[in-house]
Parts: sequence; structure tokens; C-alpha cells
Amino acid sequence: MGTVVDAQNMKYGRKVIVVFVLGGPGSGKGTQCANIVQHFGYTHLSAGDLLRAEIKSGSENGTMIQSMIKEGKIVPSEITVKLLQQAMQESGNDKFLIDGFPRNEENRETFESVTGIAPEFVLFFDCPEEEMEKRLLSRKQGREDDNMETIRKRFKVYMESSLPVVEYYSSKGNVRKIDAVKQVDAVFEDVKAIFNSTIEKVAPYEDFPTSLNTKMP
Ligand SMILES: Nc1ncnc2c1ncn2[C@@H]1O[C@H](COP(=O)(O)OP(=O)(O)OP(=O)(O)O)[C@@H](O)[C@H]1O
Ligand SMILES: Nc1ccn([C@@H]2O[C@H](COP(=O)(O)O)[C@@H](O)[C@H]2O)c(=O)n1
Repeated sequence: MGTVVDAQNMKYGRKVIVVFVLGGPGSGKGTQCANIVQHFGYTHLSAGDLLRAEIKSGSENGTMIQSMIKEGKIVPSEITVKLLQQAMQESGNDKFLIDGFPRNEENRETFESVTGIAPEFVLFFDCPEEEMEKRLLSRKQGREDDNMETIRKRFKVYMESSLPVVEYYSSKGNVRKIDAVKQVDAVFEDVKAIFNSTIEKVAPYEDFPTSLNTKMP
């Protein structure tokens, strides 16, 4: 039989699986999401990438988003959740890795109330700050926030606002923690084990009453 999360996640006539991918800046979330996409067919939605695309698109919120990213601050949830929701609807997929989100309690509450979707689990990349700092400073992707001044601010926001979200899900037994300091391939071995065991547990679609299905607005 389906679980409460399964029932909540019936959207657009299908079961939607969401995995939140959390961890500090530079812990390797994006790197591992690319591997998960290849092996498990998820769609990768990075909240940071969506916000950067919004800046590039010349949207009316672009200037505000750009200055918040430069300061390492968290953009108002209304904006980020809308971008995520649009990307989910446009993807045609029903399995999503939502990377770098929720970054604070407001993100979490807004996503849950707007979409009605609860995560299958939270994949949490645990990495010491000095390793993350080293990785960010050698990333060289031209990101405006990969400089020491902004990195310090991002670490502070992570400790004060993002870790409490991990703790929230942890208290519900919904966090799968990964030792992210290992080499990329070794980290992915651990990630694979988690996804393989989750696939076995996910209940088939037929287990759910069709009355729970909702149509796309
Ligand atoms: N396990 C690893 N060991 C060493 N370097 C790594 C590892 N994983 C990722 N990297 C490198 O560290 C940098 C940051 O990785 P990545 O962009 O995946 O992190 P992230 O958590 O998505 O960061 P952000 O939150 O800032 O977007 C990249 O240059 C990546 O190639
Ligand atoms: N939920 C989020 C995610 C990101 N941001 C802003 O984007 C910056 C970069 O994020 P990455 O995940 O790509 O590192 C981040 O520092 C925030 O300024 C956000 O506001 N909300």
C-alpha cells in the first residue's frame, strides 16, 4: 500500500517523486546529481541554476536576485518555488532531484504549501568547511559568488538557515547522509546504494486510489 507521502504526491494524474539534495556550498551536490540523472533517470533541478537563468533572461526580478546571490542571501521563496514548479511541469518527468533547496524554513514551508509535495527523502552531503572552501575556490566556473568574501557569507547562511532544515527532516527519519569528503566515484557508490534501496521500496502506481489524482491547473 502507498504511504502518506505517496498519497500527498499524486499530481497531474501521476505519482511525483521528489528528492531534496542538500549540503553546504561546494559539497558536491551538482556533481553527484549529474551522475544520478545518468543512472536513475531523474530530472535535475538546481535552484541556484534556475535563479541564475532568471537573471540572464532579463526578468524584472533579475537585478534583485543577482544582488542577493552576490551577498550569499536566500532569495524570497515565492520566486524560487515558482521557478521550480514551472520547471517540473515543463520537464515531462515525474522524478526530480531538487538541488540546493529548501535552503531555509520559508523555502520548505512555501514548497510544501504551494505544491503539496513532500520529499521521498533528503540526500544530505556532509562535508567539512575547509574541503568545501578549497573546492569552491578552484571551481573556476566564473560564478560571482565563488570568492572568499561571498563564500564566508554562504557558509554562515548554511549554518544558520539551511542546517535546521536538514535537522527538521532528520527528526522525521527522512535524511540519507553521505560522507561527501571522499573522491567523486566513491561518493557515487554510496549514493547509488541509497537510490537502489529506495527504488525497491517505492510502491507501484496501482496502489493509489484514482480519486487522489489531481489535474494540472
Ligand atoms: N568528491 C569530490 N572531490 C573533489 N572535488 C569535488 C568532489 N565533488 C565535487 N568536486 C568539485 O568541487 C566543486 C564543487 O562541486 P559542485 O559544484 O558539485 O558542488 P555543489 O554542492 O553543487 O556547490 P554549490 O552549492 O556551490 O552549487 C566542483 O569543481 C567539483 O568538480
Ligand atoms: N533555494 C535557493 C538556492 C539558491 N539560492 C541563491 O543562489 C545562490 C547559489 O546557490 P547554489 O545552490 O547554486 O550554490 C545561493 O547562495 C543563494 O544566494 C537561493 O536564494 N535559494
